[in-house]
Amino acid sequence: MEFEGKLIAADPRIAIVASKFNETVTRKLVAGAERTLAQFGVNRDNVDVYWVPGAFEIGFTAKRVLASSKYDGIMTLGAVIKGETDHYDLIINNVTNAVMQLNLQGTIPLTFGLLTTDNIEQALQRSGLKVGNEGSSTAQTLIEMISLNQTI
Ligand SMILES: Nc1c(NC[C@H](O)[C@H](O)[C@H](O)CO)[nH]c(=O)[nH]c1=O
Ligand SMILES: CC(=O)[C@@H](O)COP(=O)(O)O
Repeated sequence: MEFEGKLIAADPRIAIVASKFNETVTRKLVAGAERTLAQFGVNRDNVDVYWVPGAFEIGFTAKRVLASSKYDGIMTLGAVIKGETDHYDLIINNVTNAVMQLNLQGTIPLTFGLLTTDNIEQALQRSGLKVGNEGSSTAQTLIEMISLNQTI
């Protein structure tokens, strides 16, 4: 399999940690990610999806998945949409931090595919309508990072 001229590891094992909150959106992100992984030739049997209740639960689950040593890369997917309180900022800041901490601590890459939008319409546009599919682009980034990781 090739990515920008470079071979990527045969049969990479990939975990997707996705949140069910705003599921109409996140199901599309997961579908987009799975489609892109398949287009790059990733074996469907080597892709596991871990569904968590909300974005806040992504950190714990990604930590456990990383510790399992079963994967070459981890993708995080979710949709956090602004409400009436400061809940949005607390969730986003902490999840972003958690994913980055795991990137710094481990030896496999994690990518960040959380939509952070003002409303559901913006989220839908970014999960397969006019503004692309964040799940697909995050999958492509993860493949690139797994490839890079093999060369280090
Ligand atoms: N408001 C959103 C949430 N909130 C839920 C939290 O992520 C968490 O599940 C709860 O606080 C229990 O620990 N989650 C999202 O993914 N998106 C949101 O817009
Ligand atoms: C768990 C909360 O604080 C929740 O009620 C947040 O509300 P909003 O999404 O409107 O900020």
